[in-house]
Amino acid sequence: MPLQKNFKLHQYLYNNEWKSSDTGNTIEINSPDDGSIVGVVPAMSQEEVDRSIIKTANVQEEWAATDGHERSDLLHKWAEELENMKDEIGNMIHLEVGKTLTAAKSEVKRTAQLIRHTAEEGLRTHGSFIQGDAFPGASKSTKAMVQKVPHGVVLAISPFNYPVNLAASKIAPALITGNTVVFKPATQGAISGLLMIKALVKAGLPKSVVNVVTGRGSIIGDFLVTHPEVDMITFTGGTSTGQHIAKKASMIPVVLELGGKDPAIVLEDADLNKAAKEIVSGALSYSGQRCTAIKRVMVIDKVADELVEKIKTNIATLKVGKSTEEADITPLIDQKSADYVISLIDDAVKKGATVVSKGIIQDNLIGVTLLDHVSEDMRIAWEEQFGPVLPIMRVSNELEAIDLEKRNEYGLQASVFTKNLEKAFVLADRLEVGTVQVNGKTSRGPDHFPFLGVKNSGQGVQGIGRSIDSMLRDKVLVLNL
Ligand SMILES: NC(=O)C1=CN([C@@H]2O[C@H](COP(=O)(O)OP(=O)(O)OC[C@H]3O[C@@H](n4cnc5c(N)ncnc54)[C@H](OP(=O)(O)O)[C@@H]3O)[C@@H](O)[C@H]2O)C=CC1
Ligand SMILES: O=C(O)[C@H](O)COP(=O)(O)O
Repeated sequence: MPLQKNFKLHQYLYNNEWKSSDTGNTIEINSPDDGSIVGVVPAMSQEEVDRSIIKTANVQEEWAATDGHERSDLLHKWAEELENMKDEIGNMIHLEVGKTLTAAKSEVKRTAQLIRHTAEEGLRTHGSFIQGDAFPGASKSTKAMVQKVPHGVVLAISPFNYPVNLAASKIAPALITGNTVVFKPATQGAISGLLMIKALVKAGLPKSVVNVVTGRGSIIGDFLVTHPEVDMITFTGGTSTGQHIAKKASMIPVVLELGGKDPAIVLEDADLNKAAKEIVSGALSYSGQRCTAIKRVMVIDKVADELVEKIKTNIATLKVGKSTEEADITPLIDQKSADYVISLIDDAVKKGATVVSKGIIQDNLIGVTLLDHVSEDMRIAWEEQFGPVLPIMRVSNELEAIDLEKRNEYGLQASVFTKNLEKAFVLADRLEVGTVQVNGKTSRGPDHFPFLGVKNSGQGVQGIGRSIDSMLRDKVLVLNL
């Protein structure tokens, strides 16, 4: 394979030193665009991972003892350094996970904004004060000071699709609240994650307040999530991985953001032009590799033909190609993901779905496939595609849509398109999801909104304020006068 110009052996961070694994084992990261080697990261041994976690635990008390405004200052400096490294990090995200350079740089910018907001929001975290006399038998002379204290060592595990943003959205809230962090980036995305941490070291990170462990999750994952020095886990990734972690981790808080099958429900009175535009952008940004992508459309029969036509027209404007060509639809993260998407399309077609648009298939580059008349017996009606295929399910009324949504295993977000706000609210009340978007695409941002999934889409809540809350526990000091 041809090497990229910046091909390099990257190192993991231990106690502010960049190190290779003593075993010499490495993992090659290949570009989704053309398979070329982007770089190589260490495959750390269990002993090395253990040493990193213990070191992170050893400095936690000292870090928690620093003043909040100092921790906030560090985050502000981190945001600044990230912006200084925007081109380098953006270029690495682009090479490593196949995002266009524009999208990759905007991820870095969004991350700097998220860190700054976290640095400020974290300063406004307060405990509370409770008087005893509200409970019979106690009196005003019993007073509780409820403090907010960090859990200790937070294990942050991030996925490939936002290798910088989804990592920082865990690390920044952990740091501002006085936790120390063991960061395990997704292997595909690890180099971008390491560069992001390089910016944090430049910003003045004290030794071991963050240590980075690299290696395949399937090899070092169980050791990490069951390590006795890990006090809290925050994870974003696939549902099966998240469920596995939840079963393994014991007696510690675990926040999970997992997969989704977000529906866009389009009612008869919807503005169909707007709905079609939002659906196409919501379903197909980054080629559908987003947990919050619209993954199925449920449309009232009466307006289905018109909506499908409009969606088709919007899809036709999308450029399919390499991420280096700033295309809208770019190669999927790997061949396995592409094969999975193709298997869903083949299954639906075999069972009678109508192919409205079909794109090229060239290795892991898949053009957009728009499937109409998708029925419940097809896998694409239920399984998360994480790729550029959009199934349309026609329903006779909104109750049918609610029923379809309720019977699926996921519950991240849903969009409802209608001009009747009262109806939108009634529907929103009944949908079993974390967030309902009215007349807009499903989306995580703005980053200070609570972000959560119910059912198999997650546990706990993220979004800047809620993430900060998740990194803290109560500690009660009772004064008996
Ligand atoms: N709800 C949300 O906010 C989001 C959900 N997702 C979901 O994530 C999936 C795609 O992301 P992807 O990165 O492929 O997800 P994976 O679940 O494959 O991986 C996520 C992270 O978990 C690690 N990991 C893998 N196995 C284990 C294990 N046994 N123990 C601990 N860690 C492990 C991975 O490491 P390694 O890379 O080394 O395997 C990676 O860092 C989709 O299903 C998508 O819906 C994605 C983004 C956001
Ligand atoms: O992991 C994901 O896919 C993201 O959390 C989605 O973020 P976005 O809605 O801002 O693209």
